[in-house]
Amino acid sequence: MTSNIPLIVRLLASSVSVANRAGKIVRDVMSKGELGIVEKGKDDYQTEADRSAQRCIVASLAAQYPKVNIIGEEDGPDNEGDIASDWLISEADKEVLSLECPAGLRSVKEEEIVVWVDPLDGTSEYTQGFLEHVTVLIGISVNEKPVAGVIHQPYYKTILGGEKIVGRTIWGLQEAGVGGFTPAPPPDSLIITTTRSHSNPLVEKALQVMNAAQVLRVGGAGYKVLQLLEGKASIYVFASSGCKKWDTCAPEAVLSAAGGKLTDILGEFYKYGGTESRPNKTGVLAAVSKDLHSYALNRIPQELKEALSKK
Ligand SMILES: Nc1ncnc2c1ncn2[C@@H]1O[C@H](COP(=O)(O)O)[C@@H](O)[C@H]1OP(=O)(O)O
Ligand SMILES: [Mg+2]
Ligand SMILES: [Mg+2]
Ligand SMILES: [Mg+2]
Repeated sequence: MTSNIPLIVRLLASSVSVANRAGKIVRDVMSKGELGIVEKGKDDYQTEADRSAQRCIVASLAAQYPKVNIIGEEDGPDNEGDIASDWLISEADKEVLSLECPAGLRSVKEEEIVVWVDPLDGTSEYTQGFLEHVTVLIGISVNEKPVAGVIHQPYYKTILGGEKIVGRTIWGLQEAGVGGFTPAPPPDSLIITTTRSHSNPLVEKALQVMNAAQVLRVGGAGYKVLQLLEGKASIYVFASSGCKKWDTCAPEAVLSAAGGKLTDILGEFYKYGGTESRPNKTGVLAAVSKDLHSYALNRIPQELKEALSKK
């Protein structure tokens, strides 16, 4: 009986299923080839895939959890209204439904939850054909803290028993850990992952001081956090504004469920209450372990921290 299952676990299980559907929408828009690109601002685009995936996610979750505050990147009067019935998902992932809910989250009510939705993270990369960088992000926060999250990769390819499978969904729940893939230990040398499409002099300065053996430049906050969890990189550094709460909520939840840490460049956690401002003004610093996070934080010069706080 799903009604005996704590709300957070049900909401995470529903988010896994709806992220899979949103991922299919993202692939379908690309195969049709009509991206419908709209420029929202400088280096800031939206496509039909962003709009449609958001409507699928928000409508599906709102129908089942009407009192949860759901905030999406592509919210707006132009992106509302009826949706196709096959976009309304009511399934819930069975593996997630069987998770043990952390004691502190067992009695959480809908009104106490804020869900941050990024229907398509890595839009620049999506429009430029770097499809493996694209993710669908659903972050669940309680008391301003990300406690659970989903990172879905619509273009991840696996072969299982000779059959090609496209797409995979990684989830994390506080105290319960992560699922959907097997995390790997960090690389032996210091490998940094950072932005591909939103760099500037401060971003580059923060990379120089890290003394890294290698810098990977890839798109999306979701993809970069997955690189940390898969042992492809050790630290994610982005010393700039540009990311917003929906970019970091799910990645932070998944990373911290795996023992990692995501903060701003000053080492402070972002807050995810519904009234918080959307922009993450003071950048992103994330690592797969708390030790690596402190290492990186200690290398960021005070002037750089001040320059970012003043902006
Ligand atoms: N200057 C910016 N303007 C708009 N979105 C940004 C900006 N910088 C970062 N982002 C968002 O944060 C994500 C991670 O940044 P980056 O890829 O540069 O490391 C981007 O994919 C984008 O999310 P989205 O693609 O969902 O709009
Ligand atoms: Mg965007
Ligand atoms: Mg994003
Ligand atoms: Mg987006």
